[in-house]
Amino acid sequence: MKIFKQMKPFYWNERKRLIISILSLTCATGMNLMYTKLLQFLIDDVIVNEKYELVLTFSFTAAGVIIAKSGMQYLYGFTGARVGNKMVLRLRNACYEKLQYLPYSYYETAKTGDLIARMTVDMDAVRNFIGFDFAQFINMGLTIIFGSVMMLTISWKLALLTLITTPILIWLTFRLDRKAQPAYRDTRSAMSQLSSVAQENIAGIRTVKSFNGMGHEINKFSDKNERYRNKQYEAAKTVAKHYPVIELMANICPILLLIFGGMHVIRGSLSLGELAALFSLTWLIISPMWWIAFHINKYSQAKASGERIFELLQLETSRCMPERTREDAAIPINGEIRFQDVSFYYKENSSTPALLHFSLVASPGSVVGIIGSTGSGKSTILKLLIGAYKIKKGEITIDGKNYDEWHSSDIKQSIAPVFQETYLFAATIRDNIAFGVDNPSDEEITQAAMKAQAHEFISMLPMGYDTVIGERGIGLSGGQRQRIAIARALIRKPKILILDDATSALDMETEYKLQNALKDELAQTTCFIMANRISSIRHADEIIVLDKGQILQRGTHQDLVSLEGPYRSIYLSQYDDSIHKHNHLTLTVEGGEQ
Ligand SMILES: Nc1ncnc2c1ncn2[C@@H]1O[C@H](COP(=O)(O)OP(=O)(O)OP(=O)(O)O)[C@@H](O)[C@H]1O
Repeated sequence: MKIFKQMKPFYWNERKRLIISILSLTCATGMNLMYTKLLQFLIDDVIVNEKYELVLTFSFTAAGVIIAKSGMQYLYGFTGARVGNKMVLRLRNACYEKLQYLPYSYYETAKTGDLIARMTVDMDAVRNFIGFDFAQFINMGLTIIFGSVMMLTISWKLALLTLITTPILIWLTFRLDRKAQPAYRDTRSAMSQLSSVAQENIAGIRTVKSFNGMGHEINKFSDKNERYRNKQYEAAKTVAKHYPVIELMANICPILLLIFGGMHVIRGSLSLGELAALFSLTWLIISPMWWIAFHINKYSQAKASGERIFELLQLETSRCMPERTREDAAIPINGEIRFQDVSFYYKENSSTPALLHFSLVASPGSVVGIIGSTGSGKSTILKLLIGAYKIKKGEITIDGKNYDEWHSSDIKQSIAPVFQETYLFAATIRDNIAFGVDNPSDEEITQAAMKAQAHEFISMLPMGYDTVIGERGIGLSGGQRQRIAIARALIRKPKILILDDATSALDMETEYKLQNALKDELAQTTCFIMANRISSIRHADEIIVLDKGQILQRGTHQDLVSLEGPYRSIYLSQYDDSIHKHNHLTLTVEGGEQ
């Protein structure tokens, strides 16, 4: 029950409805108990005593009880559904909010399908339990108590004899719960894995198709599907093994009653009506006990689901930067960034640093270019700048203040990153550019697109800025997607702009135009440009050459290109062809050929 106590904040607001739902179900069951009395009255007073004039009274009373019971059941269903739905609404929103604030590191291993299963299948299990099964649980308890009392008042000896097997019945149901719970947990986890495989496949379907990996994918899905089936089968086997024994135990009770109760009726110590009432009461008591197993199953499923939901809700959110309170005024950021002897390891006990003794000073409005082979640590610098990870060695400051002392909202308002992998939403180009900015004007959107060199191609699309692009930007070229992502960063008018390999798909001419536009418009913005191409960073105020997280060289393009070293080697490897072409052209012109 601990998990449902933890969930209290999500359904406690609805406690009045929850109580109404429980009470109405209890009343409906009370009507069932009344039936048994009516039955006794019909047999003993109307039929045996031949008072047929009471038939009409009996019929009206019975009809009244039926109508009242239906009304109560409607109320139970209606209020229960409201409680369940409201609770799940809050719970789902809370989970979604949590997903927004979980650290980046969480998403490096998280499985989308599993998260979606928690937000859907698990939520439904919890909703059904809180909305319906919880009331059923209480109702079962009350039925057993009141039904037993009624039986005891009719004939305590027969009541005790009849209910003799019920402790075994209850023990069996609890045993079933113990066995079923792990089986259900496994089933849910298998379902999550199945959803993850399907989700991953759909996300990467282009790679799958182009590498002819359909067969492999089908087998992978089939394995997971089989695993899910097996887990379901194991759970069903556990339940199926217990149910016949439970049913047998349940059936012994009325049989005992019929044997011994029948003998009492023959001897005249019990009326026929009392036996009929006892018989009805026995079933009224036994069926909840029998169904207790079913409801315990539901409870087990809901508990397992609730635990999975709470596991998500209890995860630690992002880095421990203070959030701004209402009283705190926003502090404008100027854009001076310092890395002081920063060393960073992704894993605590890792011996390979992603950055080692990394230092830099970027004054406001300056451009820092970072170049290096793959895995040299360029994206890591971006991740540290956006606060994705907390550093333990060294210090990062913004305008002289330690990064962690800033309010995260101040930093987020001032930093605009453009990631290596462009992510666009399945929405219009306008919405993609405007993402994260409150109601920007058309003018602002167009201006941002112009600076990002995206306006021209957007204007040529039949629907212009209202063109709806597919999931992850499908329908646009890589370079077009990158320019929309850059426009999305520029519309924020950031104080710090980070372009992580964000122009890799642009042709040299467009990249050059973009650089000029940024130079004009972002004179006050500190720019970090991580790239593999010299052309992307040659105009930077300082260029840093990274390798395995360490700085190999730093300086301006002119400085570095004139020195023997890795930068010059990269330069020559990238510009060799154009130098040869240039020399060839010069020679041919000078030699008078052509
Ligand atoms: N989430 C992570 N967990 C563990 N190691 C990581 C993680 N991300 C990156 N690394 C490792 O950190 C090192 C630096 O990676 P980083 O992504 O910063 O390189 P990069 O220079 O941006 O490379 P590329 O140009 O290929 O994108 C690499 O050795 C990489 O394997």
